[in-house]
Amino acid sequence: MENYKSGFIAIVGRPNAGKSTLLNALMKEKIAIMTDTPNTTRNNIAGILTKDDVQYVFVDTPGIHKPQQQLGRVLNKNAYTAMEDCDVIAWIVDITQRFGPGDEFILNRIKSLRKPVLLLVNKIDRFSKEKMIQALMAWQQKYDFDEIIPLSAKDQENLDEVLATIKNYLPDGPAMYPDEMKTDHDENFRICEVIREKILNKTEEEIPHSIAVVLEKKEIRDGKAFINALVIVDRDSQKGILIGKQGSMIKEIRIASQRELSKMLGMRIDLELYVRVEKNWRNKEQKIREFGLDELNEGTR
Ligand SMILES: Nc1nc2c(ncn2[C@@H]2O[C@H](COP(=O)(O)OP(=O)(O)OP(=O)(O)O)[C@@H](O)[C@H]2O)c(=O)[nH]1
Repeated sequence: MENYKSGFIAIVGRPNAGKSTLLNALMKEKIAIMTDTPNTTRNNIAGILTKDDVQYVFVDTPGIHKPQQQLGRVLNKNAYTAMEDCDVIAWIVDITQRFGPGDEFILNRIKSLRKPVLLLVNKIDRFSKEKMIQALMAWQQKYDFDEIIPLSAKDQENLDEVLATIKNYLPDGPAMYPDEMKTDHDENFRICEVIREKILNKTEEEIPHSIAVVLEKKEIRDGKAFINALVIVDRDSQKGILIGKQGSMIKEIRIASQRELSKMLGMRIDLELYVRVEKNWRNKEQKIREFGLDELNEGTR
């Protein structure tokens, strides 16, 4: 199609800058829609937004941080791969946070890539106009950004500006994915993500990011999906928290997961969850591979 644009946008930023909130706001829905996409190994495409004249392919990256464990290193590597492969880098920062070592880390990476970099300064709802201008000026000193856009993902402020600006930096070319496709995460991956999300929501701070969810079985019989999933934790104490008093916590997680999975798959769900302790799994390369967390590295465009 003439005058059509399409391309990959890597969303990078420190943990908690608001990447997921922004992505969901741009997509105007939670990215959990059924699509069947075999042969995709690259599973960090977080959202595909198709309009009449442009297709945005947002590539999500785990929050970049100083790697402390093997898992951190693998996740960082995934973030870098996304940055190398993209057309535009959208660096999202939290306006209330000062420039810190984590930002320095990202900045150094960005400098070596020579790609258009848009700085998205998020959470402006938390600052007065005056303070916002000061903060924007401080960021401007750090790098010769192609654009700096203040926004609030939470209040959906300035999002049209974000999309219009990104579009300016995307190459000409036809859409790369079908119109109706919103993500390329495969179904099994999304099933595990739903369960992981419920665990993190229900247990709040008690269970940090040291869990992995592995799908062990998925069978469809008589219009019902029978799913078994294994939840890996790295300490005995976490297993106790996850199971809860007389199994009350794991039951809550199971019911909440079943409800969402039923909507996602459009059928009744029979979910069984098992919890296993794998001490220190985040430091073991073989375990990371086993749990499918290194897959992102293998993706090709
Ligand atoms: N006040 C305000 N809070 C926001 C805004 N955007 C995100 N947040 C909050 O910031 C926190 C982190 O947001 P996320 O979207 O989870 O951040 P993230 O960058 O995806 O985090 P990681 O997945 O850890 O990398 C949440 O509590 C959000 O509600 C915003 O525009 N304004």
